[in-house]
Amino acid sequence: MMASSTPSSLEHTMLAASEQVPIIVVAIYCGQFKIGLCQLSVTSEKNQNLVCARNSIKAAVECGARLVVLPEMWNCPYSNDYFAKFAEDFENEDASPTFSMLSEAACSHGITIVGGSVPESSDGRLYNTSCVFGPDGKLKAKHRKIHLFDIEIPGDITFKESDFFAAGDKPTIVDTDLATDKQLFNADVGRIGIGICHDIRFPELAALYRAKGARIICYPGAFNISTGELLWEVMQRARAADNQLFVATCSPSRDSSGSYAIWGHSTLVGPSGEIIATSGHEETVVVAEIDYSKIELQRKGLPLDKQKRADIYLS
Ligand SMILES: O=C(O)CCC(=O)C(=O)O
Repeated sequence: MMASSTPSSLEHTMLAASEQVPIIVVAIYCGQFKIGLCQLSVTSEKNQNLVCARNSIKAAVECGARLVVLPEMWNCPYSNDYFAKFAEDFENEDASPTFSMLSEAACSHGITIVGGSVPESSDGRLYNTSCVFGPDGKLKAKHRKIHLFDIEIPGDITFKESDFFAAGDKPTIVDTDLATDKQLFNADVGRIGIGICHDIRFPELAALYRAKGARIICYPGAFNISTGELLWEVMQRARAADNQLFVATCSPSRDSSGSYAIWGHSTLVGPSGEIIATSGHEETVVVAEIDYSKIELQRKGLPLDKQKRADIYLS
């Protein structure tokens, strides 16, 4: 269900805050649509996070974005102290301020929103969940993070996401309304795959999305400074190059006072593994053009799907 309107207190703050977000705009290809990656600053005030996200979506739309991606855990600090307190039940949409804001934003701007991820409570469990909304404000898909981030590297980083969250058990492919745009050249161009952060480490999920016709995989993420510096960019470029499609990632900005130091660097990668646009670790909106004809060019010139020797390594 679509939200009827934004609460007026939110509206007021939005106008006041909207000019402060730095924006990076990159347009390399004569592309077919623009994507916006809203690298948000996350605080322990949920309402402030909603306002910040709403402002950032507006800023992306004002730069022409038709597909907007938010970060992993953007309405809630990435800490066990907050997950349960901030969780919302999306089945009860009217009682979910996050659901209502995203639905209203998608509808009033007429865009598709990959709503990052937030803690979801359902049947007594918590999930790390991404909701996708269409231009009519309706929920199109819900992805629950499949691969939870459990890590223990002595002297470096210890984190056990499975202590707080249950894992999702389904891949998520969404046919967005971009698929029906006459300017685009075939029916599945609007098909996107969704993964959340640690999901990016699993090439099989990305390969499945390609096999099912996805042209872009969106990964809201919140890599930390330990693994992020080494691997965040590598993972994105590898998933894009392996599958000859676009990969878009969106992270929160770094909060040096928080317990989890976030790497940032929200990025759009093209189908040959090239970085099209990226950011640093500060609050930013990245807007970049996507030209899906690059996928066909890349796949024609380097037909990995035909060169694949499934007889050798998939049997
Ligand atoms: O896989 C990694 O190194 C980081 C993953 C992560 O930060 C997450 O899933 O939240």
